[in-house]
Amino acid sequence: MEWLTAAVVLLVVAVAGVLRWRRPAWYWLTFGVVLAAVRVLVRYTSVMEACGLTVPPPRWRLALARLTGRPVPQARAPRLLRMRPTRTGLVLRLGLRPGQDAFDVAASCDRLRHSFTMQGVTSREIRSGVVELRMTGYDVLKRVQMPAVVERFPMRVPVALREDGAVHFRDYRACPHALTIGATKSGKSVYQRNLVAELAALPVALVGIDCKQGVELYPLARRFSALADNPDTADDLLGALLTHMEGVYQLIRAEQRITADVLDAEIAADIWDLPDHLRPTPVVVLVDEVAELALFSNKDEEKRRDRIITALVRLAQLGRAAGIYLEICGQRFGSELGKGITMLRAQLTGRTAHRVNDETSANMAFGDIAPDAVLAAIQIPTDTPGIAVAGDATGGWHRIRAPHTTLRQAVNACNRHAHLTPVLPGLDAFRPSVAPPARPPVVFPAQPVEAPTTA
Ligand SMILES: Nc1ncnc2c1ncn2[C@@H]1O[C@H](COP(=O)(O)OP(=O)(O)OP(=O)(O)O)[C@@H](O)[C@H]1O
Repeated sequence: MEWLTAAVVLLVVAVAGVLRWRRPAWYWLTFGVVLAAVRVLVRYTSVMEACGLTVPPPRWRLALARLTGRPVPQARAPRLLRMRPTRTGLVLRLGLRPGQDAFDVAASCDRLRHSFTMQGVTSREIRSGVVELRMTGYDVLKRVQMPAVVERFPMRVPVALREDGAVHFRDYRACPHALTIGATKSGKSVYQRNLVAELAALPVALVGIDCKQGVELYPLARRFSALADNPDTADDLLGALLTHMEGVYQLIRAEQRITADVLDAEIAADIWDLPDHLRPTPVVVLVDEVAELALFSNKDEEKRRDRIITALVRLAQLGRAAGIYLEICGQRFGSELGKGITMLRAQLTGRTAHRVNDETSANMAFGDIAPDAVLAAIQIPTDTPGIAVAGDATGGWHRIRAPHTTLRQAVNACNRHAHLTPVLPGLDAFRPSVAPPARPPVVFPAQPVEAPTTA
């Protein structure tokens, strides 16, 4: 009886897939991958020809065919070097024929997508003459499911899924500072929450500046070594971080001790070159709503603003070697925020733009590094919060979406790893108190007060 039930379920799933009613992840993992692999193998040559990805046969083969009176050889498609099924689709390695280039394949991705009836196809050059095609069988960004096992390295955390099914990492050693922008309700806080939840398990110090009175970061306070919830505290905190940075530089300097017999590779240039027992804890500084730090309404606030922006610029310029990494988040981050902002932006190599309301905002993230990503950022629909375009200084970019981590899940992750929270000597004064704050006085009565009855 169980066999009959199982057979009926499998039949329904197979029919549903073939008729394309719905293609969720489980369908893909059961049948889709086999069907797609067969489809790609069967149609490969004809699709490549239809998409203009073939080259004429070499002259010696034409001459040989003429001499022996055999039929003229066909045009040749790129060699299919390897096909690998993945959790979300297929990965193909193509060996290019003489005369083809990676741009030809990239330009044909949309045609290949339709021809192989896949959800998405992207290409990238692996090395000279070899191109990788990543195909996804269903919309992986619709409901993000991160792989259960992700390769982890120090200071590299998985934060989102890319539209080609690969994991998007935030790698602090490769890209020390980053900027995340997006309109209100576009998914910035959820992205940042994911980042904190992932960083919580690493031996790093988290420092937060959240000028929304701390509503985003204070619930995660147990894993933070220092927190500021207003511009005045942020000013002092950044000053303390600069002092910490100078201390780390002194330590690196003291450890260099260059003599003629020290090999080049052994001379410490940043904290990662120091021996484990001496290496200071790396610090990730998360700034939420950065514009709040840059706005002012009187002379005193203007002086404070200048101090804050100067400190951020100095941390962005010098922090990497001292193991201080910036993660700046805001709705807009352009020259209208005043002196020093574009200088700071230039130091933020990693760029992520969630949905933005205008082209100018997208330009703030990508105008100077990947102009075609600007168009992708303004095309993000309003009904899919969390979808973002992530790029870096190499000009490459991807559409990504972070998993929907709730505040409760992030709080649990931070509480679970609270014992890893390091104490940074100079920043002890900013360590958040984990006792709940006193309830503020109620300003507006929740219930309308009834008017006194008069005689
Ligand atoms: N990756 C995601 N997947 C699914 N839903 C998401 C995702 N990111 C955000 N959302 C939804 O969008 C809502 C708004 O997200 P979020 O609070 O992160 O926006 P925000 O850009 O920080 O807004 P604001 O600037 O107003 O604080 C969330 O409550 C959540 O329901």
